[in-house]
Amino acid sequence: MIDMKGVHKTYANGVTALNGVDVHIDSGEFVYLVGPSGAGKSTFVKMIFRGEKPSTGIVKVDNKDLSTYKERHIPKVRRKIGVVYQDFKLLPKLTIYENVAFALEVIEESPKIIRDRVMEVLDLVGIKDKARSFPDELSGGEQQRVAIARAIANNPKVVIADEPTGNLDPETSWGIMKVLEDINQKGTTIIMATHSKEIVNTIKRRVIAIENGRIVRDEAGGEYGYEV
Ligand SMILES: Nc1ncnc2c1ncn2[C@@H]1O[C@H](COP(=O)(O)OP(=O)(O)OP(=O)(O)O)[C@@H](O)[C@H]1O
Repeated sequence: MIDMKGVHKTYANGVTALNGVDVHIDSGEFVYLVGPSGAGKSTFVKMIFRGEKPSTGIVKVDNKDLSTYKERHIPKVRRKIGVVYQDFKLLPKLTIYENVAFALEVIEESPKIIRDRVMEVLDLVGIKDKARSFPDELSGGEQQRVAIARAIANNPKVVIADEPTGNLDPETSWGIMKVLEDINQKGTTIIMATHSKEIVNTIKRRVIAIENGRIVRDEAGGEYGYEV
């Protein structure tokens, strides 16, 4: 599903965030990305949804080399990928329903499909009753559920979650993990950057540890491996 070969990323300020990454992630896997702050985790996930381009190396999603897409076709790549952020990134002036619908409108889904699908995904993440509310009327955990609903509305093959529980209390975080596990169980590949030792050591999945822009550990059912 995802392949990186010899990926380096040096930002314009000269900081090298990825320094030779080779990795293969299969369809349907659930992968944690761990590592110290500044290690390159966010840069790693940005390679996958083309939030940034690699300086050198190849990134393939679904067997397609992302560098072969013209800039105007990048939205096509993004259709295969849902992204969930630590700070939710909901549109404050739109209702919950409209936030999710918007993700489908921009890819020109038909109004009927949008109506059905929005309610279906809001139901899936357990937040259907808040469809008419605005983001600032919801708790952090509820907002993150909406962000996940938005990310999966388009049935992406991959969901990338960059510290999805970073702004949530532990109890709420477990609820969000349950949602991500359910989505994974239905076949969606999940890649989650996290600083949560508790989550990684409890819900055991593949762990890829990054330090100084390199993969230093890659273990099925691995531990978080850092002191917090
Ligand atoms: N847009 C950018 N321009 C310049 N440097 C950047 C940019 N984004 C990240 N960096 C730098 O690249 C390095 C890796 O950053 P990245 O955000 O990928 O790390 P991270 O592992 O996700 O960190 P954290 O756990 O703190 O979120 C850091 O030194 C960071 O300062």
